Amino acid sequence: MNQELITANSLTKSYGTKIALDHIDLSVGHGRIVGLLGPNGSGKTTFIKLLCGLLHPTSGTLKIEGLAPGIETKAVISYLPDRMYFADWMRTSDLADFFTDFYTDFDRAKALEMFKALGISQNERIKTMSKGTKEKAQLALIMSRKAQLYLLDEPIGGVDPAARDFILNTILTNYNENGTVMLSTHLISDIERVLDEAIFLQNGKVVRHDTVDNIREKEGKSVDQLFREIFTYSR
Ligand SMILES: Nc1ncnc2c1ncn2[C@@H]1O[C@H](COP(=O)(O)OP(=O)(O)OP(=O)(O)O)[C@@H](O)[C@H]1O
Repeated sequence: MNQELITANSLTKSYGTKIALDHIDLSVGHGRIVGLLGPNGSGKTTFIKLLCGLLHPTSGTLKIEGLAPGIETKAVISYLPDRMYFADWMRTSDLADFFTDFYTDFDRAKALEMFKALGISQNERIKTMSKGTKEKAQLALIMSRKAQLYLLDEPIGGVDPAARDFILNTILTNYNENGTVMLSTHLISDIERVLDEAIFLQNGKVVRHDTVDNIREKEGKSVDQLFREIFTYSR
């Protein structure tokens, strides 16, 4: 476990002529909670999809525990996409069945407990859930796996401010502590209390990657303040 969990070397991803990630170099260790932060179109979702193996690098390398994203790495990643991918007719209990069938590291009892804590009935169908409830249900499933890497693309975007803290606590108290959580968001002030590290992306480049303690101690700023400064001056 002394190896880094994620390493990117000169990682580049283009969609046709559009360069979404531009020669990214970074590494992230085990047991970290990392914010992937940046304005719209800065490359956050692209980076997450590369880690999941849903996209492939145009050039450069990306490794998870030394392996290129593929079948082996998919088994240790729990991914919350930016859109719901389940069929509308499914009930909460069907979702739990689906995860039980697909993932050997899924803890069904834990998911049901979380549904209860989040006020989601086991009989509720996706079709009738509000956007925020769908997000909560999906997050409960994702966090009930004992994964090495949790990739959460905008996990709190659709939920009301009062539910955000509850969801962040759900993340904090339910992830496998040897695992790493990487989450993308625009809601920096809401999430920064849970972060160990922040990666700032702009136009497909890493403009800053630091620990939150360093940002606070060296610069006397919150991550939110630093984000606003970087992206106000350089836009
Ligand atoms: N399938 C695609 N085809 C062409 N260009 C794409 C595609 N997907 C993303 N892009 C472009 O790549 C860049 C990075 O997009 P990406 O979705 O990774 O950004 P993001 O930081 O997640 O944005 P947001 O915060 O708005 O979700 C953007 O300029 C986007 O327009």
